[in-house]
Amino acid sequence: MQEIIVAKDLIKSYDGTQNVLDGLDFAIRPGEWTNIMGPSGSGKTTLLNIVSGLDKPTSGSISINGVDISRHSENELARFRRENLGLVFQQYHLMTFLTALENVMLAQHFHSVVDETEAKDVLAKVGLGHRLHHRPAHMSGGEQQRVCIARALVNRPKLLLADEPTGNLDQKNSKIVLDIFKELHAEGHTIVMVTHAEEIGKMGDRLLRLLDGRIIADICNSDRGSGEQHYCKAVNA
Ligand SMILES: Nc1ncnc2c1ncn2[C@@H]1O[C@H](COP(=O)(O)OP(=O)(O)OP(=O)(O)O)[C@@H](O)[C@H]1O
Repeated sequence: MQEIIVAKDLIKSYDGTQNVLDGLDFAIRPGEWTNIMGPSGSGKTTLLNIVSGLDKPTSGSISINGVDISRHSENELARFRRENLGLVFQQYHLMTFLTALENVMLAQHFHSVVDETEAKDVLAKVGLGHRLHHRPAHMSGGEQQRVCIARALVNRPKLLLADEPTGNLDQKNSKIVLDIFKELHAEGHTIVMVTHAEEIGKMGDRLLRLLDGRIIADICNSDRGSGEQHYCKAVNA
């Protein structure tokens, strides 16, 4: 099976002297849920930004579905994101003057064609069938994040990338959001999630631990949900 993400000797330096990502090599298979953990400043968000084409590596390559996006132009990257990715961030980045339904339909508009029924269906899928016409200011943080997930899903992306999606949520809302990700994973979505929470790191299939821009551990969550873990492969930091 062809890997959906392949990173080869990925290096990122913002100032030309220090490598924030220091030669990362990894591959992710379709349908895999991979979590990325590491201390503050270890390069998690930088890595996610490069995988999503929001930023470019200084050297090395990052291929999605066999296409090296590291040399894409800004226009090509924008199209690549629209056609392939669903992005979920800690900050919701919703349009405050639009309703939940309109926010999701806006994503359809930028992607291809607007389909109100499909937008309603995806909001129902994240449990917001009764909040279609609410604006973000009249929704809880958990509800807003579920609108973001609906927005990320509506164009049926090949890959879901999430940066601390529960970072602003209380325990109850975190559970609701994580249950949605579990369901999406069970349906076959490929998920890459940055998290600070150890209990989230044990979810899904795999955990990559970063330190100073290097992968120091590549861990398989062998028995989903039980917390049992073993090393996928030895990694030299
Ligand atoms: N745009 C930028 N310009 C310069 N340096 C940056 C930029 N973005 C990130 N950095 C630096 O790169 C390093 C890695 O940052 P990054 O945000 O990827 O870490 P992180 O692991 O996601 O941290 P956190 O858990 O605090 O979000 C940090 O030292 C940060 O200061």
